[in-house]
Order: sequence, then structure tokens, then C-alpha cells
Amino acid sequence: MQTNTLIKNHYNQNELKSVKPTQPLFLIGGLLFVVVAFCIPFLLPGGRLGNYYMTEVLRTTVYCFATLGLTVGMGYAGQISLAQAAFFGLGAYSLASSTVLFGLPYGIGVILALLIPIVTGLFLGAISLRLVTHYLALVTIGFQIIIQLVLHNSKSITGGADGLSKIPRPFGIENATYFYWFCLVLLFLCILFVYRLRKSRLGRALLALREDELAASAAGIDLFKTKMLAFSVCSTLGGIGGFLYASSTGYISPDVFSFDQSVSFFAMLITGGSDSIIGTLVGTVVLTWLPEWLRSFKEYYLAIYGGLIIVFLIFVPNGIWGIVSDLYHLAFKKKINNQEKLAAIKFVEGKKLAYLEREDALAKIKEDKVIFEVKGLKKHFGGVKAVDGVDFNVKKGDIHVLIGPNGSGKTTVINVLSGIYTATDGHIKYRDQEITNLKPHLIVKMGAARTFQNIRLFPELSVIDNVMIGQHTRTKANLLNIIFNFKMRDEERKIRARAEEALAFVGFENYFEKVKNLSYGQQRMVEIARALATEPELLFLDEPAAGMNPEETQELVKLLKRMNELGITILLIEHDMHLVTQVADYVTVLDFGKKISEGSVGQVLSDPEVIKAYLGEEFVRAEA
Ligand SMILES: Nc1ncnc2c1ncn2[C@@H]1O[C@H](COP(=O)(O)OP(=O)(O)OP(=O)(O)O)[C@@H](O)[C@H]1O
Repeated sequence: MQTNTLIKNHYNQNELKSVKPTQPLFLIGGLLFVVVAFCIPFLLPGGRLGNYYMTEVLRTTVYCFATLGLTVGMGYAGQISLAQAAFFGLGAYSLASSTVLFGLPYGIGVILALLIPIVTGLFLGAISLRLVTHYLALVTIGFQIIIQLVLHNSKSITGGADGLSKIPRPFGIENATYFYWFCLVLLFLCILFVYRLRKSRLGRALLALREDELAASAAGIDLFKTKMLAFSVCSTLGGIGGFLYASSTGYISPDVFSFDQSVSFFAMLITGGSDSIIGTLVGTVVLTWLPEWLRSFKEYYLAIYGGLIIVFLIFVPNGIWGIVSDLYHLAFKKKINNQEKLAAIKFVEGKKLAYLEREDALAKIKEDKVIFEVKGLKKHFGGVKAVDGVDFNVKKGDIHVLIGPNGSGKTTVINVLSGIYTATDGHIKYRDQEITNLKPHLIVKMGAARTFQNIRLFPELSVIDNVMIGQHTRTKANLLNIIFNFKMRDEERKIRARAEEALAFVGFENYFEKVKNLSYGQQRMVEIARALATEPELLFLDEPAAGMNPEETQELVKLLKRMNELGITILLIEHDMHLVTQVADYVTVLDFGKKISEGSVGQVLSDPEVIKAYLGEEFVRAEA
């Protein structure tokens, strides 16, 4: 049975829940939003009431910038922030102080309103680099409070508690409707940027960061740069909203940019649907206007407002847009399921991986050349000497297998070699270059990819997105390419084609299913496909046969050989000795963190020390 048949059977056994492309929904929602947004000034009542509503519409619009920033920082990248009002305030004060207090031109104020939030955002990102979840939230709360204190107390540059008034508008636009349209155009540009970002390699890197940092770095993503990207985009959009807010009201004071406001932005994001642009905008509109709609409840309106948000967060965790999108999928489910089956499970036989086929493929590479050298490698965890002075060489084109009893240090060796752990001592050379303690993404970039013993994928993302992330190190599109849509399409096409090729190689084609809905065997294949998409020369595979039945293991043997035939050198950890005997060119045996034997399969299997420590007499008798 081919790997593909195996995958097909998995599919039949598990009725998979399809994930459908949401493009049409986005387009319809987007178009509706554009039309309604531009027409709003014509729909409002006239006179004083009209002015009041226009002020509220403007406030809603500028809030959208801040929450859009949160979509990127929190929704996409998973970096919890309760400091968005601080960036909003920094943007507002950069413009207001420079124009009102220092008499600088409006343009300079705008530049400062972009630069100051970016710099402080990067600073916040850098100091909270290693923090996640509530620890990160706490740091951002601290940052929010500090900024608010600074705004209050630095009277000479902020005007202190009295605030600043007579803040100008750009190009002298005094008319509220014209200024609103100006803000709206800027908002559309920002939405377009965030949309393009989401569809780019950088957007996928942000999502990978949110899903699993370790897996992201093992797929070639630079965690530092990606976190900095998340913080800088989040703070910049906050800053843009801030300066527009200052211009729209003409007066600001520190109280507007309080912790409460940060919580409101947070609630708007969650209420709308945190990783959806439209959801964010809907959440912002609803929560900005809700107090207005509840005003008839007089003194109870704040309590009702708070209660509604709590109920909403508990019962609708995916936000308003989550409900809309679920209903949409429900309505079109049957159709989509059929499409999915056709598109996803197309039987593929003998697929090649053209972009990995090298001139020095297997026939030419069994040439005794060491590409990976491990010398005196140690990794201690306190008193536990998990790896204690291990030496071995991996030859180009070999399938080199690490075996040994449970707890002998095999996974720790791979974790150190792939940069996940730093070595306590020793040296690792790859293609004659010292790579000891290099960051995981740099090792991937050099050509060594890995899979994990406990599969590490990005569960909320589709199969194709998971594998496309593997192409991160092989592609270049940066923020400028995204902003100006320059050379993006060709690169995205290439990424997509290579990911599909890698998927076809392991048995998938055009697969849009969310990874969390796949079977264990399928997930293993997707993880291998993601590693192949990094275009590796060397693959570390940690117990790929774990949890597989004998039939599946035989399929894996074929896959290992096919990958090896492409010219990929493989360092494999495996307990299944039948698999080992079928694929291994060379075997290294560990016990208690030390190498106890090495050589060909025959040599190792007959080594008395290996029999005593690992194989046991029974295995030897059975083999005989
Ligand atoms: N992060 C860690 N902190 C503390 N101890 C660790 C850590 N990782 C591994 N160890 C310890 O190091 C030793 C080697 O573990 P390791 O997982 O490398 O063994 P292994 O040979 O891969 O085992 P298995 O075959 O069961 O996967 C074990 O005693 C383990 O408890």
C-alpha cells in the first residue's frame, strides 16, 4: 500500500471537518463596509445632533486603527497587549506636542507620531521577548501605566493634566465630513496592508508564532524579528489612530489614554473576533456605540454594558465574526465538503520533489564525506547528565540512526544539534562550519530541518499554511514588498507550488483542512512535508514511527528511502529495530548519555554491550 493509500484510508476513517476558504465572505463584508462607511455622513440627522453623531463616527473610525493594530499583535501573533491606549496616546501627543507646544509643521508631527510609537513598541517587544500569556499581559499593563504617568507629569512636553488644545488638522481640513473621509481613506490603506500582511510569508510567521514558538523556530522563523514585527505594526497602527484622534477632537488630555481605554480596545478585538479584520472593525463599532444605545437605561447602563461584554466573551469566544463565519459555513457546508474531498484527496503516485532534486543525488553521494560532526557533546540539566561527551559523524547521503534505551539522551542530542537546547560543552560542525548553539532558524537556513517526537504543528492553521511556513527561510518578501505589493505574487506562487509539491510527495494535494482535525498519521506526514519545504540537505527525524501500526511503518520506510534518494542525509532516532535494519546505513548507540557503540547495523546488533544495554537476548534470538 502506498503512502497515499494510507492517507486516503485515514481520511475515510475520520470524517474530517472541512475548513473552507473565507475569501467570498471577506469580499462581501468588505464591499458592504466600504459603501456604508462612505455614506454615513449622508445618513446622519442634521443640526447639533448631527454634529454629535459625526464626532462619535470619527471617534469610532480612529479607534479602528488601534484595534486593527491589535489584530496583528494579538490576533495574528498571539502577543497579549493591554497597552494599546498607551501607543494611541503616544501618537496623539507626538502630533499635539510638536505642533501646539513646539510649533513644528503638521508633517513633522505625523512623522513623530509614527516614529515614537514604533520605537517604544520595539522597546516593549524587546524587554518582553521571552514572556508569554499573563506575564506578557502584566508587563504591558505596567508599560501602559508608566506612559500615562509620563503624560500626566511631563508638563513641559505634554501640557500635564490640563492637556493640549487647538490641535490642527491636516491640509487645514476643518469640515468634519471631509476629515472623516480622509481618515477613512487612511483606514482602508491600513486594512489593505494588514490583509496583505496576513497573506504573506511574514503573516504566516506571525500566525506560527501564535500557535507554537518552538515549532515556528524549528520551521525556520526568526522569533526575535517576528515578535518585533508584531509589536511594531501593532504600535504604529495605534499611533496613527492616536494622531488622527488628536486632530479630530482638537483637544487631548492624559485621561483619554488610560488603562481603561486599553481594556476597551482589548474587548473590541475579542468581541469582534480577534484574528479577523472585519471582526475587529465590527467589534470596534459595536462597543463604541453600545453605551450610546444603552443610554436609556440611565444609571444602569455601565453595569449592563460590562455584563453584556462578560456574557459575550464567555459564550461567544470567537466573537461576532466567528458566529457570522460559522453560519456561512453551515449554509454552504455540503458543497464545500464535496469540493474539499475532490481537492484534498487526489490520489498521487510516485510524486517527485523537483526543487529538492540535486545534481549530487544518492547515486553520486555515497562518498564517505562527513557533513555533520559532533565532538564531546554534553548537555546537563542540573545534576542530570542527559548527554555526556558524545562523539559521532554523519556522512553525506547516509541514513544514520541513533538508538538506545528510553532516557539515554537521543532526543536531547537532536535538540542540541537543531539549536533548541544550548550545549553544556562540545562542538557541532555542519559542512565544516561551527554551528554549536546557533539559533534554530539559522540551522534550518543552513539546510538542516527537523521533526519532533511529539508532533509539533500549527493546529489552528490549514495543512497548506503549515507547509508553506516551511518555505520561510527560502523566501524574501519584506514589509516594503507587502506595502507596495512588489514581487509578492511570484514569490507567493512559488511558496504555494513548493508546499503543494512537498505535500504531494508525502500523500496530500491541495489540502485546506485544519491540522488539528487530522489523524495522528496524517499529522506526521504534514510535519515531514513542512520539514521538506525548508529545502533541507539534512533531516533530523525524532521517532517518526512512534504510534504507527506495522503497515504504516512500512509506508514510512518507503518514504525515508524516497527522501534519501533525493540526496537528503537523515539522522533518525528510532526504537523500531525492524525499521532500523531496513533503512540504516550507520548506527550510533547511546546509553546513559554516552555512546556505547557504533557501526553498520550488523556490527551494532552483534555488539554484546548493545545487546546487554538495549536489545536484550530475546531480540537476538528472534533475529537469528
Ligand atoms: N528539559 C529537560 N529538563 C530536565 N531533564 C531533561 C530535559 N530533557 C530531557 N531530560 C532528561 O534527560 C534524559 C534524557 O532524555 P531524552 O529525552 O533525551 O532521552 P531519549 O533517549 O530521547 O528517551 P526516549 O527514547 O524515551 O525518547 C532523561 O533523564 C530526561 O529526563
